[in-house]
Parts: sequence; structure tokens; C-alpha cells
Amino acid sequence: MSQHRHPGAPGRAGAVPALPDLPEATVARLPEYLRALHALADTGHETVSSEGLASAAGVNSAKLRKDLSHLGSYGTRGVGYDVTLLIEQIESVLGLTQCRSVALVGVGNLGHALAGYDGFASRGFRIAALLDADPSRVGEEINGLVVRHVDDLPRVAVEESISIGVIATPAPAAQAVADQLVAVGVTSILNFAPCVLSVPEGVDVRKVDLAIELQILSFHEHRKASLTALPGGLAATDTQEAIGT
Ligand SMILES: NC(=O)c1ccc[n+]([C@@H]2O[C@H](COP(=O)([O-])OP(=O)(O)OC[C@H]3O[C@@H](n4cnc5c(N)ncnc54)[C@H](O)[C@@H]3O)[C@@H](O)[C@H]2O)c1
Repeated sequence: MSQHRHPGAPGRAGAVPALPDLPEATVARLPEYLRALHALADTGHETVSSEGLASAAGVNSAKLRKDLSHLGSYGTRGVGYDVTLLIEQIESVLGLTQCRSVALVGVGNLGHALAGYDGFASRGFRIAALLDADPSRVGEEINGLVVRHVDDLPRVAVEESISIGVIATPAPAAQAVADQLVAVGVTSILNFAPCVLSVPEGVDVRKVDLAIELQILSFHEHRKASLTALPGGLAATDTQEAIGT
């Protein structure tokens, strides 16, 4: 995943308490900690050591302690972190204490898969609107939601209090869709189209490109093959650390 961010995003949800200014890498790891913590809570764990949580989240424990110290969470010596408390702290920092409404634009192959995925709701996101430019797709019902024409976006954005836009259109259409989302006041965009979007200051864009992830893995495969070809073979390398996860 890649991301670009502009400071000073105007909030749509009104005044919120000042948040710590966290490093982006920390922000990117918090959802991993949250997922691991929910799994621990589901299996009856009340506390967890930094090593245990780090291992469940797939990071090293020093990095985890540093990340959590940014939230003012240091755990208790000999006991570790209180699982429920840490879940609350991370959810609060990530702004997950309120459910956010998402508009998905482009309901083709990928859009259908995203619209049919139930996992967003359990993580605090409601797909509230499906929009497409193709009249033959308008009116189709997916997971209880009817696809609407993208020209309805201004009305839908107000009706559903849309706070995040997801773009799953072909790349040539993505910039125009981003412009439409920005025009209706959306300040967070998740872009699946393989292109760079230009957005005004105050709008955050994250890009998901599985092909890029595969290319990065390809590099590591390539590198491992070159190392095993050396005399002595591949040193005891922690591949996840090498990848930087
Ligand atoms: N990020 C990833 O890992 C990943 C994986 C798969 C596909 N993709 C990308 O996701 C996008 C969608 O892929 P797909 O296979 O679903 O394509 P698709 O052709 O099946 O669907 C695209 C949909 O977008 C709609 N559309 C086109 N222009 C529009 C506009 N201006 N406003 C609203 N809707 C519009 C089309 O009518 C169509 O329904 C592509 O850009 C593709 O490259 C990314």
C-alpha cells in the first residue's frame, strides 16, 4: 500500500479532541495490533505481553513498544498490556469509535467483490452507497444495496453522510471520479485503480495495488535466489524483517 497525505485535513464530523501526531509507519501498524488484540480478546485473554502481541501482529517487540508509547500506553511490568484497554485506546486513536460510511464507485468485478464483503462492517465501516456510470449496472442489488448512477453522488453523499470514497473504476476514469468525490466533500479516498490521483490539500488518498505487492515479493524471491546461490547459502535472515513488516 502506498499513501500520500496532506496535513490539516478539514474534519467533516465536527470538533474532535486533539490527537497525537503519530508517525505514518506507526499508524499503518496500529490496525495490525488491533486485529491481533481482537483475536486475543476473542480467545479469553485479558492481558498480553509486548512479545506476545508483537508476535501475533508480526512485528518485533521493540517496534511495538515504541509504537504504543506514542499512545501513552506502556503496559505494566510483569503483566503486560490490558487487552480491552489497549483495544479502546487504538480504536479511539484510529477514529473507529464511530461507524464511517463508505461510497464505492465502480461496481465491476472488483467492486462486486468489495460490495459483497461482510468484513468491513465488523471493522467499523458501512458500505452505504454503490455507484456506477454504466446504466446497465444501475438498479442491480448487491448485499441489500441498490447500485445508483454516479451522477447521484451529490445527493447520496448528503443522504448517507459519506466520509470515505472507494474508487474501483478503470484507471482512465479514476481522476474524474476522485474530483467528483472531492466536490461533494469527501476528504478520504481509497484508490484501487492503478494510477496516481491529484487531489487538493486536505484530502488523503491511499492506494491499493496488489500487483505492486507481488512485484515487491518478486524482488525478495529474486534476492533469496541470489543469496542461496552464494557459497554458504542464505544466512539466517528474518524475511519479514527484510521486507520491513
Ligand atoms: N488494486 C488492485 O489490486 C486491483 C485488483 C484488481 C483490479 N484493480 C483495478 O480496479 C479497477 C476495477 O477493475 P475491475 O476488474 O472491477 O473493472 P471492471 O471493468 O469490471 O469494472 C469497472 C467499473 O467501473 C465503472 N465505471 C467506469 N467509469 C466510471 C465512472 N466514471 N464512474 C463510475 N463508474 C465507472 C464501469 O461501468 C464498471 O462497472 C481497475 O482500475 C483495475 O485495474 C485493482
